[in-house]
Parts: sequence; structure tokens; C-alpha cells
Amino acid sequence: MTKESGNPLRVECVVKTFSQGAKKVTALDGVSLEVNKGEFLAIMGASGSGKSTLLHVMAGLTDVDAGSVSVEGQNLAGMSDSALTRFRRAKIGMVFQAFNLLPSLSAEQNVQLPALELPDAAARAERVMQRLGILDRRMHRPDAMSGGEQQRVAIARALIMNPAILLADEPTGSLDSRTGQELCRLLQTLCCEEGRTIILVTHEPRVAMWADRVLVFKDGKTLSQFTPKSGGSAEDVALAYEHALEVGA
Ligand SMILES: Nc1ncnc2c1ncn2[C@@H]1O[C@H](COP(=O)(O)OP(=O)(O)OP(=O)(O)O)[C@@H](O)[C@H]1O
Repeated sequence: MTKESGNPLRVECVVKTFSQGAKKVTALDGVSLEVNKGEFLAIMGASGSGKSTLLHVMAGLTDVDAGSVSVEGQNLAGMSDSALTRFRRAKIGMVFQAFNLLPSLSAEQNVQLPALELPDAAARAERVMQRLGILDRRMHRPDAMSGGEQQRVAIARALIMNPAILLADEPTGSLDSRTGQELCRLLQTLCCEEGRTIILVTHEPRVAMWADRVLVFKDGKTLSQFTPKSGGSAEDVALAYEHALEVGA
């Protein structure tokens, strides 16, 4: 395992190809990217452009064919499965569109899952659920909670190990517009107040507008990037995104 210094997350010249029958699909085509500590990065791009693959590669869930991924200076290549699992649990939280909560467990039990080996799992769960405003829902099962509450439970579960990095794949995709905006405000607060690094994949300009930086992804590559205007609107981000696609076409 190689140690490097620098940013919490560094992707260098990553290539990832999948086989689809006889066909080869290049999902990532030489992607390089550095993410700063406490940065809120949004990744936008058309369906099939490679966004989720990039997120999975960053989490060490998908091997790369070439290139490297380093998290907090640690190159993920060459780590054993068990070491990678432990490392990921400590350093990276993940949130998905579909919440991925276990339906038979209460909110609190879902939140505690990654921390079960720790003696203070219950205290950790209480702290993080309080922080996310869902402590009063602790005994409820997912089907007794709204979509917004379920996603907060999923975020609490992702944060219980206090990871430096949160990766979110379309986290507002199953939420109504108002609840989605509340969730974006929460994610932004986690960056600003707690210095967490957040990388979020989205199709939606009204979600990307909360980010410090927007990466525009096309055909497995970074096409360009821009900084949303402070106090700007979703329309501004939509225009900047369309412009990036036109210029890069
Ligand atoms: N496990 C897999 N096996 C085969 N092909 C895959 C696999 N995962 C992704 N792909 C292919 O890789 C390409 C990129 O997929 P990916 O899911 O990363 O795109 P995306 O930008 O996240 O799309 P969407 O916005 O629709 O979720 C697509 O052509 C997809 O079909």
C-alpha cells in the first residue's frame, strides 16, 4: 500500500471498461480529478456518461483497469478486500437514491449498522440522529417515515463512523422538490460546518447549484467544470451546463 499526501480524494488517469456481451463499454476514459477538503463537488452528465461508475471507483467498490484512486493519501489499489472494507467504513460514507434502508429494522438500528462493533454505537447513533433532526423517529421503521426522513436516516448511517468523505448518488432523486432542497441545504451545512468533503452525482441543476464546483461529465471524461454563482439560481446552473456541453460537442 502506497502512502501519498495531499487532497482527501485524488483520481488519476482512471480507465474502466465493462463487457456487455461481446461489446466493450468504456465507462471511464482516463479520468483525473482532485477534490479538496471540505469541498462540495457536484458531478453532472447525461445518462450513461459514467458518473455512478466514477463514484463507485472513488469508494473502492469497483476496480479500475488503469490509473489510481487515493483517499486521504492512501492508494486503494493493492489493498486486500478486508482492509479495503475497513478503510472504506472509516473514511467514506455513501448515500443512494433508493435510501437502501433495511425495512425490518428501526431507524436507529439502520443507523447503527456500520458501527455495530463499536461499544459506543448507540451513543453515536443518538448524536448523529439528533444532528440530522430525526431523533424523534428513532423507533420507526422505514415504511413509517417520509422519503425525506428516510434519506436523513441513510445519511445518518453514512455519517455514524464520522467519515471525512460523503459520496451521494442522486440522493434527491426519490424526493419531492421541497424535500430535495432541504436535503441539499443539509449537505451544504455538513460541508461548511463540519468540513466534510461531499461528492454528489445529479441530473438536476437545482441540486448542483448548492455545490462549490460542478464537474460536467461526458463519455467517461471530464468535459469541463464551473463554479455556480453564489446566490445564483438553478437556471444559471442549467445554462452553464448546457454551455459546457455545446462547447465540448
Ligand atoms: N456493471 C456493469 N456492467 C456492464 N456495463 C456497465 C456496468 N456499470 C455501468 N456500465 C456501463 O457503463 C456506462 C456508464 O454507466 P454509469 O452507470 O456509470 O453512467 P451514469 O452516468 O451514472 O448513468 P445514469 O445517469 O443513467 O445513472 C454505461 O454505458 C453503462 O451501461
